[in-house]
Amino acid sequence: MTVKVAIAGCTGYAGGELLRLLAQHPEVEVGALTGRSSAGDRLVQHHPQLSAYADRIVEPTELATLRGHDVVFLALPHGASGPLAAELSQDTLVIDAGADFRLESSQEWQAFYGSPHAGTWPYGMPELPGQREVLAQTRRVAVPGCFPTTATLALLPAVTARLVTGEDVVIVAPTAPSGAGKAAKAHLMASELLGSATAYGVGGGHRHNPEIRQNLRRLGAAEPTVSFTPVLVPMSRGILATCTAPLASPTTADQVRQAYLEAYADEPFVQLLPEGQWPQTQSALGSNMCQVQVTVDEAAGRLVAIAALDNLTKGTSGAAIQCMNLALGLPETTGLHGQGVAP
Ligand SMILES: NC(=O)C1=CN([C@@H]2O[C@H](COP(=O)(O)OP(=O)(O)OC[C@H]3O[C@@H](n4cnc5c(N)ncnc54)[C@H](OP(=O)(O)O)[C@@H]3O)[C@@H](O)[C@H]2O)C=CC1
Ligand SMILES: CC(=O)N[C@@H](CCC(=O)OP(=O)(O)O)C(=O)O
Repeated sequence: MTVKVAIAGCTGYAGGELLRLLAQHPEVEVGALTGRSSAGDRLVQHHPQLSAYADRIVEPTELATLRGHDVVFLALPHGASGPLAAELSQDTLVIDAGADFRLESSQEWQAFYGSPHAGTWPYGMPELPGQREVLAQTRRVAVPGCFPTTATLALLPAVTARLVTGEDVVIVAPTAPSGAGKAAKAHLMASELLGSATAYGVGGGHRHNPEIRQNLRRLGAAEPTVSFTPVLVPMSRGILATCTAPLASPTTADQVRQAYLEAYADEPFVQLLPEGQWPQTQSALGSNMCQVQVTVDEAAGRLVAIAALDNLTKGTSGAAIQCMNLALGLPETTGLHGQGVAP
């Protein structure tokens, strides 16, 4: 099988990571590569690291250019995917890296994004119970946000095993500024971010709050309450989410570990680390793996789960390809790997 793939938003961070990964996908032929301000440029002006595409020119993001492909990845700013996707054939597999189709609640969309809600597509997190079956049947996928993926994978076994209720969840997550995309001002990044850590979206204001709550509900939490604080730190890629929640009843660290071992035994891209070893972003770089560790803070009566991933790989583009594989009936891991870069 060879599938023809287009990428809208190829010059951005997510588009570049899609291209890096797809260069080694055995079933993919890369077709149209589109941008907005960069249309007409050589792709390698924007992604000098991508030698496999040295002869490619960026085309404008237009319907006519994207038509005629088996798969279209949308790696566009929020709000840009909705109108474009509506015009693409229902037979085309459309995978949106943006937020437009992630939320079920239009009310929550309005509250956090402030624009009309485009709709809801099957959510691209294969690890959620029953979701692989959903993704195998669909021609539309909404790729999760990078923080929701990290926090959900940290908490999934504990919530599904009812070790925690999903109430009073506290998440603090250092992240790389690359999560903000290339459009963020590079000079400010260098002068203001290097050598500093900065909290933002504090007090429940970050737009990933409703998505994290939605995921916890899907895992069985009746009324999840979450306090989520992202923190910008000077690194190129990565998220490290420390998630804590009160234990529903007295539970030992061994019992908690057992639940995580069982939940993640067969997951290709979630790794429960050996006891005593804690996730670090470095180990996830360039890899589609999310590394997880868990324990109990006995004095506080809380579960402590930590997860690390690469925001551009498992946090976006790797997850998008994992979902493409499922929707096309390919082995889920095709073209992906879970090996990081070190040092
Ligand atoms: N960065 C990350 O870690 C993650 C990103 N995502 C999501 O992926 C999407 C892309 O993010 P990212 O790659 O970081 O963003 P970038 O800012 O790096 O790239 C944006 C891309 O979209 C194009 N573009 C900009 N405005 C428009 C427009 N109005 N219409 C069509 N194309 C446009 C740009 O083209 P040009 O360069 O030609 O102007 C560029 O190719 C976003 O929705 C983001 O939320 C999701 C999870 C994590
Ligand atoms: C550092 C930074 O700004 N990160 C982004 C998260 C990026 C992401 O996961 O995704 P979506 O934009 O697709 O929701 C943020 O906090 O908004």
